[in-house]
Amino acid sequence: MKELWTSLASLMGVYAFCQTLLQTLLPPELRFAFLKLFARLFNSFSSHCYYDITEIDGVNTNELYNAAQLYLSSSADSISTPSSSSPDTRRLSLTRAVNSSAVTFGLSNNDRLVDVFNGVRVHWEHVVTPRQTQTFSWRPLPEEKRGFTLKIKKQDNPPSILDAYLDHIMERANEIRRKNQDRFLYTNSRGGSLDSRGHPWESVPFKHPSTFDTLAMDPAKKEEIKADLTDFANGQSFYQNTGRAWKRGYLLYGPPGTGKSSMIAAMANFLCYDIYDLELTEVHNNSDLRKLLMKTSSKSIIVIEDIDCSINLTNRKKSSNSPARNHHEGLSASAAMAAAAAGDQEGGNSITLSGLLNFTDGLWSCCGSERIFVFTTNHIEKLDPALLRSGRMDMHVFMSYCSFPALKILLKNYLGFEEGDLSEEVLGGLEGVVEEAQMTPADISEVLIKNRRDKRKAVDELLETLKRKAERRSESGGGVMRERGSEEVVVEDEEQEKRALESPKLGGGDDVVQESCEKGEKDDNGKPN
Ligand SMILES: Nc1ncnc2c1ncn2[C@@H]1O[C@H](COP(=O)(O)OP(=O)(O)OP(=O)(O)O)[C@@H](O)[C@H]1O
Ligand SMILES: [Mg+2]
Repeated sequence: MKELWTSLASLMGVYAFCQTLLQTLLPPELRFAFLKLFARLFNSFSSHCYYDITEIDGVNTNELYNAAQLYLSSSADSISTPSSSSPDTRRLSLTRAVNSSAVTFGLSNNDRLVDVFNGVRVHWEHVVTPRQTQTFSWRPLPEEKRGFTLKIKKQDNPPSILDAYLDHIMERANEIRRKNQDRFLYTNSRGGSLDSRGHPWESVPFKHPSTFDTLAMDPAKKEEIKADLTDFANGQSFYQNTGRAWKRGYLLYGPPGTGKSSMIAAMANFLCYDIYDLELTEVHNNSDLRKLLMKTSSKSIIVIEDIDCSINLTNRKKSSNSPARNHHEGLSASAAMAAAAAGDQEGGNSITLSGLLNFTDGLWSCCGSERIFVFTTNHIEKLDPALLRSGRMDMHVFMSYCSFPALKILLKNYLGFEEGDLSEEVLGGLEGVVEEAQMTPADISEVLIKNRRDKRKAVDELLETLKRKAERRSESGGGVMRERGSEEVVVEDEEQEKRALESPKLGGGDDVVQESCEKGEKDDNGKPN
């Protein structure tokens, strides 16, 4: 050990001597040329290629430096776990960006990391040196010069992998940035007026805690939706190759309180997308609708809730008292849309069904990309068939009353009961009545929340409530029960209700829509013939 220190000290002595000699003997210009020559000599003998990625490129911030920092932070994440295979890095720098609630790990000063890309091992070093002279700049430069040195073995033919590797880094960095950034919920509640930056949407940070884990629904259906979303998000080349606009439509339908809005929040959290909650009653005409669409960003979910009653012309009367509007008063929304689509609109000063369909499906719908449209309704039977035809809304999802598998998820969410915590007897009791009772997850959640301090009591009370509801349903001949306040209303024709809810293609329920379709006043796109 002593010998090692002695030889290290003498080596440093020689280095210092050479440096002093160089500085005293050679003028600065020659010294620079000498160092350049030395570097070239070193490079030609070296078995590696070196690439420097500096933080500041001239006076501009180097995008690649920031991307590399983020990209390597994701590798650094993994090395902070005990199972790490790369023990090189022991110190990590932590950063938290503006608009982000997540902390990212980064390589600390002069730290190293090994990454593997397409089977090639590449070496990274974060090089930080003090900035010596402050050169003139319009903006103050940091006191330290920071950069990454990327080292790749010559035998791995660095030029052949470099482009693909840098693209991969940029892509991953964008993904991490999006995941770490807070998401936003946008709304057009300002009535279409623009803000100081010419933006028609207002936004608030989106913090809804709903996820697919907390969503109570049939697990197989849940997995199917998750797989569909994942395919969509990873499907850039598929959409490109098939010539389809990179967008997807979901229609969520079912009784109130079955989790349609919760599902939208879960989708946004799953994909890390922003949500644009489009309030159709605030949009004056088709052209405003198009402008709103153009101002949405990619990787977003555009939502129209309660599509069957979104365009309520009695509400729209507030903004205009035109005779055309008054003429439509009292009609349901889709009836009004159908009438408008049939040419019964004056001066184009209203949203028409064809305008809405163009919004989701027409040429304008593909300005920007990677967008999901979600419509929700409690009354699918009231929707115009043009909205339901295949290809328009790619997936129709029926959100049903609480099933037994969904109930188990609620018991876990609200009371912390895992599989096996409840006796077979209790579970059997719940399973026996839950389908028959036809309670929504929202109603069941209420019972569980109310009694959550006493888990056993919560389960007992739930069982009682389910039994009571099931009994009342069988007494009433199996009608579908609906609650209006405390009053229970039984819809007598269960078959009709079920058919309406389960068939994605059923029209009916709205005379004007049906009539206009039967008369062939609209084509398949809902446009006037
Ligand atoms: N499937 C579900 N899984 C978990 N929680 C649910 C589910 N359905 C409803 N809930 C609970 O009930 C509340 C209401 O649900 P949500 O707003 O998602 O229902 P909805 O179907 O959108 O109702 P509406 O048709 O009235 O808009 C939510 O806050 C949620 O906690
Ligand atoms: Mg809702």
